[in-house]
Amino acid sequence: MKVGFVGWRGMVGSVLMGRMREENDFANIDPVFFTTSNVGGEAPKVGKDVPTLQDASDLDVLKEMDAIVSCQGGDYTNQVFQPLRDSGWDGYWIDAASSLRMVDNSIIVLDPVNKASIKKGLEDGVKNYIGGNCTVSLMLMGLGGLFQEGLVEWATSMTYQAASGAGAQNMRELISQMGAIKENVADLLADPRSPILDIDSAVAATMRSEAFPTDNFGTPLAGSLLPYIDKAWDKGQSKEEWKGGAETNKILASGSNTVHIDGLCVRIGAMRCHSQALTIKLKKDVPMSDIESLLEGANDWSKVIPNERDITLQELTPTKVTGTLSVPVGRLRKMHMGPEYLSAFTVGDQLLWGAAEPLRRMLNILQEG
Ligand SMILES: NC(=O)C1=CN([C@@H]2O[C@H](COP(=O)(O)OP(=O)(O)OC[C@H]3O[C@@H](n4cnc5c(N)ncnc54)[C@H](OP(=O)(O)O)[C@@H]3O)[C@@H](O)[C@H]2O)C=CC1
Ligand SMILES: N[C@@H](CC(=O)OP(=O)(O)O)C(=O)O
Repeated sequence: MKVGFVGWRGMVGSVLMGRMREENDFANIDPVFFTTSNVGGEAPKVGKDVPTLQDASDLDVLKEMDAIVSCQGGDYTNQVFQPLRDSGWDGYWIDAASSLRMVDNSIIVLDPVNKASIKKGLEDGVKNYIGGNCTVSLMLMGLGGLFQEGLVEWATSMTYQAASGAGAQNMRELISQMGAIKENVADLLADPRSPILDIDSAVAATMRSEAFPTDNFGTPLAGSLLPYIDKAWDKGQSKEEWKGGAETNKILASGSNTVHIDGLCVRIGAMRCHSQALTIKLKKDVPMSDIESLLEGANDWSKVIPNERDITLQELTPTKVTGTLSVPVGRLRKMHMGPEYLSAFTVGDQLLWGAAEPLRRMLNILQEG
């Protein structure tokens, strides 16, 4: 299978390449690498001979691919996808960008949750397979067991989203902000007798100053948080919040049995792990031991963390999870509102299960035939 890769050197693309190398995925395909900036340049090393970098806007070369994997972003998808289809290309389009997620002839891929839909799509001739929003995919990886059993009446998701979701430059800016804060109080911090309120007011002054690095976020994130992600949507929701309900129901193929999901999406100063606190209204009182078995058994990556302080602080944090495929879920308890109300907290790496891994696995599913 001839597979074209666009966006392979970006942040999501690099994580995808890393995972494909780890799993020896390049052995089974003939990869061709595309670029929007360096035509004719050297392709990445993948353990076999590959052509030099091809022009990502050249439809004639793209048309030769059996499948194209794009991590280049929505602007690229909007520019190239339709002309390529209009030219008669009938290959598989696998994409990290959101542009095609909600169109009728696409499937949002998260195979530990919806492999049956993916397989049916392949049988039915669906050609567009799109990775889901990171927060949605991570929620379904952690709590899929309850959703797949049809036990959820509604859920709210309050998110704590990492800087990486806003892009590579934003990750760098977060660290620069942290550094600027420390630098400006270094002397006070070094003196154990300096009053904490002096340090505090110096930090606030630094964060509010013109010189504080905010070109990418537009406002301080380090030492603060941003309670709005993506653009404004309808009825006071942000677009990120809207995706929670829309994409989850598409992945679950809920049809008329819509599961109502809503919440509030917040950016925090984590690097690449998104966390979310959920309130779940179950359709009935399910014993906690059954809930734990369903969650743990739903896929190989979800992991129930006992609702105890020490293990929670060890295992249920972005620091622990970053760079891994594990999706721990903990703080599980029945809430005071009644036995159908479940509280949960889950953490996942938004560049792995949140972006690259579902695409990598989709490529492998294509080869299963
Ligand atoms: N960031 C995220 O968390 C998620 C992102 N996505 C989707 O994936 C898309 C890509 O996101 P992301 O990977 O963050 O985008 P990046 O900005 O990291 O990369 C996109 C492209 O920018 C070009 N580029 C320019 N300068 C550089 C540089 N210094 N280093 C690397 N690449 C550079 C590359 O194209 P070229 O080689 O052609 O020059 C690259 O493929 C997003 O637009 C979004 O649609 C989906 C889920 C999560
Ligand atoms: N919006 C996500 C990242 C992302 O790229 O989402 P989407 O793929 O749905 O556009 C975040 O900021 O954390």
